[in-house]
Amino acid sequence: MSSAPEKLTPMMQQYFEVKRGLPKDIILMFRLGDFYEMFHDDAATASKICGLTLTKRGETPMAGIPHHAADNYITKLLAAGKKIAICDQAEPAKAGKLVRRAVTRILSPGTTLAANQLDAQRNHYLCALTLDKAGLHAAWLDLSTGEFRVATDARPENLLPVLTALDPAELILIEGDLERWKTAPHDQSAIHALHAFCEPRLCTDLPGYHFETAEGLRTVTTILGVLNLQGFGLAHDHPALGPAGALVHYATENLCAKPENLRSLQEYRSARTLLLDPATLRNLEIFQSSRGTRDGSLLSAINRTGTAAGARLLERWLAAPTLDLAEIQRRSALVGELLADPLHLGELREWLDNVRDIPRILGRLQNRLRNPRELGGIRDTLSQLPAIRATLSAFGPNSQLSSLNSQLEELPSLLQLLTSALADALPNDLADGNYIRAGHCPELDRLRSLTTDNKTWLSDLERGEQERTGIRSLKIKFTNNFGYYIEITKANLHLVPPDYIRRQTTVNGERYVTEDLRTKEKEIFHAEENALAREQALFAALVAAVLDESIALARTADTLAELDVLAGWSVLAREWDYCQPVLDEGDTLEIIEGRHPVVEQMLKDPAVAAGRGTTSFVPNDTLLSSTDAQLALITGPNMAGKSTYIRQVALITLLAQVGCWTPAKTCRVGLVDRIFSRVGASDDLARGNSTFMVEMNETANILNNATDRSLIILDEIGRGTSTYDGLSIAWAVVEHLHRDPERGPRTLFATHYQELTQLEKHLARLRNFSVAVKEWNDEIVFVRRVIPGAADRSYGIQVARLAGLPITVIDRAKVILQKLESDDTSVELPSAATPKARPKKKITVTPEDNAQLNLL
Ligand SMILES: Nc1ncnc2c1ncn2[C@@H]1O[C@H](COP(=O)(O)OP(=O)(O)OP(=O)(O)O)[C@@H](O)[C@H]1O
Repeated sequence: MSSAPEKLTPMMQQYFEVKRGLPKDIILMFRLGDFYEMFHDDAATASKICGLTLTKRGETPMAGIPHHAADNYITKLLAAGKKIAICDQAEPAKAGKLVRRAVTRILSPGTTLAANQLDAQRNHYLCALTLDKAGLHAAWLDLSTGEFRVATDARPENLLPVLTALDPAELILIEGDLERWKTAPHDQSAIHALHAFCEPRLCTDLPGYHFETAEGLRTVTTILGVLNLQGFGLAHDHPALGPAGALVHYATENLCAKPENLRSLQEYRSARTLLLDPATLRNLEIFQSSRGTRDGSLLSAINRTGTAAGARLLERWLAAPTLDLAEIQRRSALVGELLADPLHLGELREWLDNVRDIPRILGRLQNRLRNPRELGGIRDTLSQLPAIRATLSAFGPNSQLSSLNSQLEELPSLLQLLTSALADALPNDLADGNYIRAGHCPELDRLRSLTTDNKTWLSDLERGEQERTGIRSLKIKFTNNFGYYIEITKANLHLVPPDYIRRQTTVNGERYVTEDLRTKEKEIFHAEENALAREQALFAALVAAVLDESIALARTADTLAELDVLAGWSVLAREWDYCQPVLDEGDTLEIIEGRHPVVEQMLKDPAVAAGRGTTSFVPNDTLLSSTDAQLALITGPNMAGKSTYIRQVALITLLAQVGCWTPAKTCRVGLVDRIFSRVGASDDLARGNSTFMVEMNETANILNNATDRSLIILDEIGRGTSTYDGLSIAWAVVEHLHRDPERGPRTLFATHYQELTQLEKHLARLRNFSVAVKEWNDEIVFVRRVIPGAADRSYGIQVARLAGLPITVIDRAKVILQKLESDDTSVELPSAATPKARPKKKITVTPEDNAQLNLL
């Protein structure tokens, strides 16, 4: 910050005092009257981000925003990764006296709570991490809903998948940790992955003592209001209590009060979760398409939720799919029950459409962000419950839905209270008043009638004065700054009676008051203030009544969110003809007529279909088992559909394991513990890694971490380097996956290396498949069918022609190919004058048992 000027006004002294108490990177918004002002560097930063005009008072650069529009600007600053301290007036302003001011809240991307600063459909996590010899320890917290979790794992790579899927808005780290980790006693690829996770995010550093386990235990037990953590199944020295304590400390600092909506702390265990490593989340486009949009992702393809809390639950289920077979089967069976009764399913979804975001409303009410509409949200949701419960009962007493039904609490007396107390239309701001219904409180009605009576008195006065003065245009008006006054236009000034007291001259005339008007004004203000104070007291009582039921409300909201996801999946299953998958502890993966859930929907999109001339997705079968057909090697021309096929198998497996139905005719999944993928090429140049390096990192991760229960999809391993190197690596990877004589991870391996197909003769659990094409007059037609057996050739030149390569290049490529295929290693160059080019000899591989690679 620029140095403060020598002689400061008392107000600026106060400003600097507040500013000194804040960390350096926080923008201070300082309330002055109706504005929040920013000074010096803060003003420059905010004006750049928000497009504000930078002004100067003396030598001090400043930028201001009207307080009622602050939310918009705050949203922009948070989106730019900034943190903001709000400093408000702590007492009513009095003329000639410096108002006391205090920071009331610090807003940061991970701790903001206001509805317009949060994506309703997404969870919003603040996450703290530590790494030591024992492993990676993490705690994460969604302050908007109160979800609070800890996790620890000796292997950082087991924890990073879920953290990546949670996509925290802000990280809390020990000062200097990013640098220290470089020399941590862990696998380098894990450290690399940890940096890759942290560096693109907003990281806030705190001193190490905030992360101490003993301190964390104290902080966490205090905030949860418990004596120990046994009730949550957590040991008192759980290593993630350090990060958990740091989170609570940071949240408390930012809220300028203790977070009031933390009720429990749950442990996340990677051993109970299907792990999707960060590369797989990206490659399979689970949460985001490769273009970085939600559109085109699996999440968006299977999201049919009608409520924000439902959309967030779906995101959580996908981020950490459970390995609990009974739970998966329960969800899948519930989808079936809902699907079987379309009438009541439709009804249920209609009721759910009117349900509001209870978890976030509770979060805001508990953390002092209160407005009348939030209470309206609770009222409107409670009023849907009788209908929702009746609809659920219609599915019959033996339905599994009845257990969900019994978790819904109607809370009739709270509903009755809110309905009788709250007006139908509610303002967003407490200061606006008029949110308590007339008739609810006789005292409030009396105060309000005083205001109304006074207003009638004013209009009577206006009429009377018009008659007395003969000025027909005489008006009684009101402004916030000025109060009530009589306005007389210039033309009538000569008619003004002597008892009028002139207060202000305007362009068009003069403003006056009278003694009577001044007395009445006081009465009106007094009555309005009293009415508003009474309303606010009634509001506080309503908030207290709601918070008394917060546990029941939260449980009900969780159940509604679950119903919403499941009902959405039933609709999805009906829309796209999904089947109920069979899940077991076996080791097979059998999909009959499987389809890619995202591509199938995209093909039906008229805009996409028009460009392709086709609208239907061709289904394909899959049969894998870790003890028999373990490794499917898929060859076929470019563009045939290999990548789509292997991804669809991974996505169908994932859908089955979250409890959703699957795009297939039938589907049987032996539980999968991890899904790995190595697909396509992506650069990580910013971190100094080439395409090939990224590819090898991801492959190393798979080979080091896959178990017999894993599902692996590999697309064109080795393509990022020379043909010989690439083929050798691909070959060795296949052998490695098949090294155990009995069993190995179920694997789909798409490749252009025809040579690999010869491995079928030598590796008992490897099966060759190809994606068929039809050839017609030197042109190819894609039929998108996966058939047993290896592809005969790759048709690259025909595909290049489809892509519009100049015909001279195509013809020349054909000549070169013919020569290469006839094993003639010399190719005539078109110009007789130039020497002969000698492309590398075509590779043929004849594997031998132990020294296969020698033959390359
Ligand atoms: N079963 C299918 N039904 C309909 N369209 C499909 C099917 N499979 C793939 N496609 C479409 O074919 C195109 C090519 O598919 P894909 O990228 O999977 O081919 P590929 O064999 O992996 O190609 P390359 O080897 O060049 O990477 C995609 O646009 C995809 O939408």
